[in-house]
Amino acid sequence: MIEISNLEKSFDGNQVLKGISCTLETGKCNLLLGGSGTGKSVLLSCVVGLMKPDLGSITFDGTVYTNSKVDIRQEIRRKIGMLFQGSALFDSMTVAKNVEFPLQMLTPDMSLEERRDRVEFCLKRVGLENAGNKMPSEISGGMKKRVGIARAIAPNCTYLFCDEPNSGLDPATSIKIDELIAEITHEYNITTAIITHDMNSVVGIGDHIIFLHQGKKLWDGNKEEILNAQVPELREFIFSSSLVRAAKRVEEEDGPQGLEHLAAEPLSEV
Ligand SMILES: Nc1ncnc2c1ncn2[C@@H]1O[C@H](COP(=O)(O)OP(=O)(O)OP(=O)(O)O)[C@@H](O)[C@H]1O
Repeated sequence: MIEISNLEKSFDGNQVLKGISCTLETGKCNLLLGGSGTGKSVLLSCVVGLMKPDLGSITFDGTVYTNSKVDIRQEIRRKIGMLFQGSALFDSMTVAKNVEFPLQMLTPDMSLEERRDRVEFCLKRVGLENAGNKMPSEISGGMKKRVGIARAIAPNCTYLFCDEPNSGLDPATSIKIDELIAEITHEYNITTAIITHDMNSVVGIGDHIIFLHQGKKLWDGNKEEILNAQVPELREFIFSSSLVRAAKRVEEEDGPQGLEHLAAEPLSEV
């Protein structure tokens, strides 16, 4: 579990995080939800260690990260897997080499054979067992996200941070990627944090949702609770989503269907 306590961050007098306290729970998909410019990326950057907060603390499974010694911070960072918005694959390396890269960096004691086995295992886990020799330019956006996930989990990460994993994907592919992240989170009991403004993700994989608005946490809860939340800013956010508007129209015309029903349509592989 990651505990974030009273986090504050300003840029040139502009306060972006205004005393955020929340937990990112183990074995759950923790969604950082909110509109543009509400501080989701800054919050995650502070947690990952790419930015230093002005105030507050971050604790990873009982170990304080903020202001601790370099070796403690490095040890925690080694346990973090990142899935970047644009997948951020190395274009000049094959898919397999991309997945092997963090193993070469982080686990120098691993033998070549162990590394190859781990790459094979991770590619299989994300459904890309036959794509190892392909170049990133030869695969689809959904496949690139899968490679990004395989690369993130390759060094046996304890924490997985995903920056808008659905960006640039069509809705069906987005749902499959969400489902894969959720499966991996639950299967390996990883603490996963996902930046999103996608209501599809909320109703699909929102084990724990933290709603940010103008640098403050206004609400947290799960996907079953969110539709009944009585926070005006959250309600406005939810009910401006095209998914929820479509569900409401269906409900008005055909009776109650439920948002989960819309999100649970069977999909083909991507
Ligand atoms: N390095 C920086 N220097 C100055 N201001 C910054 C910096 N990084 C972020 N900001 C400001 O912090 C605010 C929050 O940005 P942030 O990227 O966290 O929003 P967000 O919720 O992730 O938005 P989006 O969903 O659009 O990505 C914005 O006003 C942004 O301009």
